[in-house]
Amino acid sequence: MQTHNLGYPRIGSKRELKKACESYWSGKINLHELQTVGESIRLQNWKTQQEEGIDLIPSNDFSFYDQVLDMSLMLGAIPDRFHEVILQKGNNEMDLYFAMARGYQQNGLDITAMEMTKWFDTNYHYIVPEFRKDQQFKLFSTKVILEYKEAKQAGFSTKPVLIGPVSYLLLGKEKEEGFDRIDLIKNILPVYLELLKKLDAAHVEWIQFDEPFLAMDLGEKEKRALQFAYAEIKKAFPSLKIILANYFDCFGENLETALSLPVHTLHLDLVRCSSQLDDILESGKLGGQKHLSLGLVDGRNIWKNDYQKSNETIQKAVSAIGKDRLFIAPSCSLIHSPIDLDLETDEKSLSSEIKNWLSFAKQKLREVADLKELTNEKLKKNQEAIQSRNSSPLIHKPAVKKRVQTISDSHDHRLSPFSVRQVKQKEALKLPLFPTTTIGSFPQTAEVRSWRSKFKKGSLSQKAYEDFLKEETKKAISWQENIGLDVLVHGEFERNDMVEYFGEQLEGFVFTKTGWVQSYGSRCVKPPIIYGDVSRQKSMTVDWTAFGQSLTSKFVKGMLTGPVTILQWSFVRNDQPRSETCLQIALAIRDEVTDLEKAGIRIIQIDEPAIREGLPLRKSEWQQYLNWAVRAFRISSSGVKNETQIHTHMCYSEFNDIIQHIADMDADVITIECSRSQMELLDAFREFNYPNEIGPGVYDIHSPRVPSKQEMVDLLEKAMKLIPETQLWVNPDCGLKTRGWDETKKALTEMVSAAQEMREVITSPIA
Ligand SMILES: CN1c2c(nc(N)[nH]c2=O)NC[C@@H]1CNc1ccc(C(=O)N[C@@H](CCC(=O)N[C@@H](CCC(=O)N[C@@H](CCC(=O)O)C(=O)O)C(=O)O)C(=O)O)cc1
Ligand SMILES: N[C@@H](CCS)C(=O)O
Ligand SMILES: [Zn+2]
Repeated sequence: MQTHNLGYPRIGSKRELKKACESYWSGKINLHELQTVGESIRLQNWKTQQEEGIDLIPSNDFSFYDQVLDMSLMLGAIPDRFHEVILQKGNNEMDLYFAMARGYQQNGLDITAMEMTKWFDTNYHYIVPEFRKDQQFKLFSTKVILEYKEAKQAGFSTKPVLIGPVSYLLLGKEKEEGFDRIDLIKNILPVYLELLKKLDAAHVEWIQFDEPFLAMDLGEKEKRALQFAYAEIKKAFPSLKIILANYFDCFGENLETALSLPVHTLHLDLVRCSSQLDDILESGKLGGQKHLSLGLVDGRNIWKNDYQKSNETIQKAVSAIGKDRLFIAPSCSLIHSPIDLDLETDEKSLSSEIKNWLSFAKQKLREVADLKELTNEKLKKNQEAIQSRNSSPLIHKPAVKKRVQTISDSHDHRLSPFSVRQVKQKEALKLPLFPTTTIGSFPQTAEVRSWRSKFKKGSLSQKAYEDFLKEETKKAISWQENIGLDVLVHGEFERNDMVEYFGEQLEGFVFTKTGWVQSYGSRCVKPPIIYGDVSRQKSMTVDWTAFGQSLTSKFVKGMLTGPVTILQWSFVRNDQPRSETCLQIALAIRDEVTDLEKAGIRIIQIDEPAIREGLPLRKSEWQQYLNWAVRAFRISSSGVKNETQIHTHMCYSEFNDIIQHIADMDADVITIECSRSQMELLDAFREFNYPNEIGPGVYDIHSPRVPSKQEMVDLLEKAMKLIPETQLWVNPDCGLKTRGWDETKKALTEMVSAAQEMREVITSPIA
């Protein structure tokens, strides 16, 4: 039996990569300095994995921005618009790479970034490959080979990790009509083979191909593509040992295909699909050679592994196929886990009682190693921790459970249907056509973060911190008034993160100080841990929202994070159904919504950007999830009068296939990310005849690029062809916390002018 790991967090335990990338982008460090940070993180990661007992350590799991973007660069899938970046004097491959991720607006060039979307059901975002009908691929970057050699030189014989050809194609998007991207398998495979030849020449023995689409519904064409690709690879490299990794769900209907592939090892996510081992053994189709990698340690959550249960699975596998054909592993790459629990030393933020229930990436490696050679002593200690959690009085609050049981039908719908509410809201709010607004947050500048940091460390008084936040809020309100935005926001300066902030104020949550997880590029989040029943002790946002409203006669939107998003972006207890925890959160948010209304707030936004991400990967399971998720949103939003306008916001997901359910949420207004896909999403809203109001994002906030008024007018004109103008709002794609003030001011000023021009177009006699 051997241990292996599918991937290790690459941000560094102190977010060194984030700091280095951001310094490189702002010109504070040069390429060599950036590369040095990358090298030292890689070396540290390989060392840690070896020290913690991993036999087969991955390489090429490191990335400066995103592993899918790495593949696009490697395979030469570089959209034409970026070719000029590389031609510019002084630019290098990294400049091209970052331009693809972030857009490029300098030296006379103005190029939009590639699209970004969620990685399966996680809060990690990848850069979407773009394909054309005549798409050619060629080996462009040799990062995987360089990193393999770098590891070798440092004394580690690694297993390079690549996204498999079928999943890579499926992760991408056709940028023109008339072809199916899976048909590009014939064009792409030669480049994979060329790469493998180079790896072979470097004496690579093992390779991991990630094919997570095996956890999704696949058609016959995709299954054939898998068979074709792996047969060709086997033919060309008969002795290469391939680990084919599927994760996040069962193989399901794809099991037969997976078992038929000529690979050395199949990796199973036994956390998400505990029946998978039985399915395989019972199928009788594993054959006498194929190895299995048992993904037993949860890469998606932070609870300690239950050694007793895992060992039962291991023993079952050992008796069926023998220990020489087995790997023990985490369920998926550990990039979704915080790095090191040992760094959590503050008893006040994370008590030792709860800490003893947890395991982060580094500890998960040790769990994998422990499971390989489980001693009685390790088992006993582990079972004590599991018992301590199961029987802890910290977890259960009878009053919270009782309240959930008393939720009635009247809690999950508004007083009147939207058609009635819309009339009342139009009368009450008197907003112009194309009302302009933003999504909530304004720049979280280094200054804002450092004041908060000083306050949290105790070197700044609460009063001084709050006075500072008040000043920031005042400036933001007066600036929004000056440029003529219609519905204002207070700016969310007091919030560290849209989920952590709420979690910090709710019972049933704990927090880490160092538990960062990459969300996209250099951006990280610190997901709260929901360990027990959730309840709200007092209002969470009323003071700041009311303060904002007191500064202006325009409407200030209340800004809340919705129950599904709080659930989805936290590490959730696994001792009760997620739906139950979600209902507890929904009630807490409902109380906050009604408190905001009582405080005179007329427009309240409940963000649900993670509603799509929570969908099970297989369509057959969608309905059940959507039933409780949509209901939770409705419970949180339905306690208000008809005149109170409820907004929701969603971003960075494919929403086309859940429009009906988005409509069922019955928010009066939805603001939604649209600009990177040039309003493509609105086709679905049009086809479905979406009844409520919509603010399709008119510019991409994830890129520092400032959009022109004209391009936003163009997008709005496109939107107007699809959605009646009486239903349209004008706003950016998402919150502005990641942007600087300079670009924010320019972009929003242009956006307000774009809305004004649209109003003129509508009211002009020619129109
Ligand atoms: C909208 N999105 C979000 C997602 N998930 C969330 N949980 N939250 C989201 O907002 N998923 C989808 C998208 C992803 N988008 C983003 C966008 C932006 C960020 C981001 O900016 N992250 C910040 C960290 C935010 C935070 O928690 N800040 C804290 C701590 C700040 C800090 O680093 N402090 C330093 C000290 C600072 C000093 O002294 O100067 C420290 O602790 O060392 C805060 O503001 O208090 C990031 O930096 O990456 C994430 C996802
Ligand atoms: N209100 C949040 C939503 C982000 S998805 C923000 O503006 O940052
Ligand atoms: Zn958003």
